[in-house]
Amino acid sequence: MSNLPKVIVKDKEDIRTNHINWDEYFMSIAILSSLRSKDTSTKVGAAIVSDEHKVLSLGYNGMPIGIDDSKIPWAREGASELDTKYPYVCHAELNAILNTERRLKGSTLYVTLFPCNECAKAVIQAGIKKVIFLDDKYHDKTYSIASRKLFEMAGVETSQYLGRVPLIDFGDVKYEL
Ligand SMILES: O=c1[nH]c(=O)n([C@H]2C[C@H](O)[C@@H](COP(=O)(O)O)O2)cc1CO
Ligand SMILES: [Zn+2]
Repeated sequence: MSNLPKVIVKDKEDIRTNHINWDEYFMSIAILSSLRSKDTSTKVGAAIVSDEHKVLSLGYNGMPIGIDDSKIPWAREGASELDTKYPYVCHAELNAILNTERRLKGSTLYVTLFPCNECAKAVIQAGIKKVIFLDDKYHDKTYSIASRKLFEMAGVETSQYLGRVPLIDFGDVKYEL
């Protein structure tokens, strides 16, 4: 007996429905990338895709390269802000932008959380033209309001992904709704 996964499709004859669509494909890649994050509270994944549907870059929220992340707190609260993750963690979107030397002009960002204003600025400067996000749990935070303003002014299209999401289960780490 092989341990390899089996592909199951409901209607093998219907080529319109026997595969996942582009948005499902790229958001699933962003979700999978998020599971690489060591943040126990919010794991964020990002995938940047060309207008030819080619993956240009991936990223997730993590501590900067070369920094021993066992020495950095992952806490949300602490005696001072310096004892929290916030001043140190590199956001998924910024990592995805920095993780490639490819030209990102005109590309689309798939991201599991609506970008903060700092990421929004990087998205704009990189020439990314469209942002498709999954979760919007910080919708009312000032930085999310600033992001929406920035995207609107810069002509970056944003839309929430409302499609199907995969259930990914590695046992000790999983993604489920
Ligand atoms: O745009 C973003 N991209 C991104 O990667 N993050 C990361 C930073 C933190 O590691 C985590 C948010 O943590 P928390 O939900 O515990 O406040 O998500 C957070 C935002 C903005 O919310
Ligand atoms: Zn951010």
